[in-house]
Amino acid sequence: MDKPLAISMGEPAGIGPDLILQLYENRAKNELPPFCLFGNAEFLQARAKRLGLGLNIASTSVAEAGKTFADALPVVSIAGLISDSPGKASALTGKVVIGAIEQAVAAVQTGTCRALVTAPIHKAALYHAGFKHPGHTEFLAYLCAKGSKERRPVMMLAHNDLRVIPVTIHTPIKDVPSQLTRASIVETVTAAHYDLRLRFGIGQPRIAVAGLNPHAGESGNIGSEETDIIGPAIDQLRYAGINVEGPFPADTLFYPRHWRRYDVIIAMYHDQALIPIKTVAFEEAVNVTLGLPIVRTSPDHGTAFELAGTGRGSTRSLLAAIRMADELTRGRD
Ligand SMILES: NC(=O)c1ccc[n+]([C@@H]2O[C@H](COP(=O)([O-])OP(=O)(O)OC[C@H]3O[C@@H](n4cnc5c(N)ncnc54)[C@H](O)[C@@H]3O)[C@@H](O)[C@H]2O)c1
Ligand SMILES: N[C@H](C(=O)O)[C@H](O)COP(=O)(O)O
Repeated sequence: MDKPLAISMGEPAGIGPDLILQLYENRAKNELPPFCLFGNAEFLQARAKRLGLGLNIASTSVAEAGKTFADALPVVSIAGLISDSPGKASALTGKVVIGAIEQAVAAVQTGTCRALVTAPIHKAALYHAGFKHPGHTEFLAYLCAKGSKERRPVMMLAHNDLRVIPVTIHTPIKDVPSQLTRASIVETVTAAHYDLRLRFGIGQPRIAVAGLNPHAGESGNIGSEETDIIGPAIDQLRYAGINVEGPFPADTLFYPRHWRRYDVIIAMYHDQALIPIKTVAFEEAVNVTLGLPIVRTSPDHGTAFELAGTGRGSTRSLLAAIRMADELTRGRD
């Protein structure tokens, strides 16, 4: 039997815990693979009650999670200050939120769980709690490095055949040009190419690269990043045998007849990549981290405080994230 997935509970004031509980309540209908939830059992019990869900929750060890799953939601419970207060984030819950991610990652690294699925975190609350990483993606690279040199993590959002990757991730716009280097583009595309082949089974990925400036710089007249950095990076990647084209003007790259020619679009910054995919597939797209030794997926949405505790949030993106983590690792342990 396949090992369970590891799910981190995410921000307790947000919708992540609700969606996990709701999906578990209908686990047979949703055809959920067994998973182990890393969070806080008492809090989850209170949130389940608030949502009117009659499910059983069992504090357990990771090793027992697979066996428990059919009858009770297996939770590796992390102690800490936490209450059922939808919409009210607090830095005090940071210890549980961060601990859940750390322990879930450890369970995947040691091979007790197959892959990691993360529920959304509220980044600002964690920064107040002393969290030093911009988001999960960068934190996972840190945890996977275990003291050695960190690999560049790659954030891909995917929905069916549309896949997008920003080279710079959680970077303020003013810092994007200085962080866009030939090396950052080459490393991102190389990691994406490797994982699309290895994990997604795409034999020879077709990769398109966007420019940074309007009209991809109009031959160097509206910005020089395309001629000085992006173009040379593409040449280097093509020389290495990777099927990559660009830089293309970003405004027309997401016209369906254009993007459909490619397996992945490499964008230069966060919103250039995420606006198109969240516009066409917000309820179903999945955030998947590439470039790391573990598989991690996540829904594409955030904590949606206004919906927390109401039961009105859509479970579709989280379900898609669980399914993707399952498909990418099934039969591989
Ligand atoms: N994977 C993650 O950890 C992750 C991802 C994105 C955002 N965030 C964090 O979430 C917080 C809030 O971010 P935001 O407001 O930009 O984005 P958001 O995704 O939380 O909300 C944006 C809009 O979409 C709606 N929405 C979100 N999820 C929904 C769902 N499942 N069903 C129905 N409607 C839904 C919200 O009500 C809101 O109107 C921020 O702190 C951000 O950093 C975390
Ligand atoms: N950048 C993501 C988004 O907007 O959907 C989100 O912040 C999640 O990032 P991490 O997975 O790195 O937390």
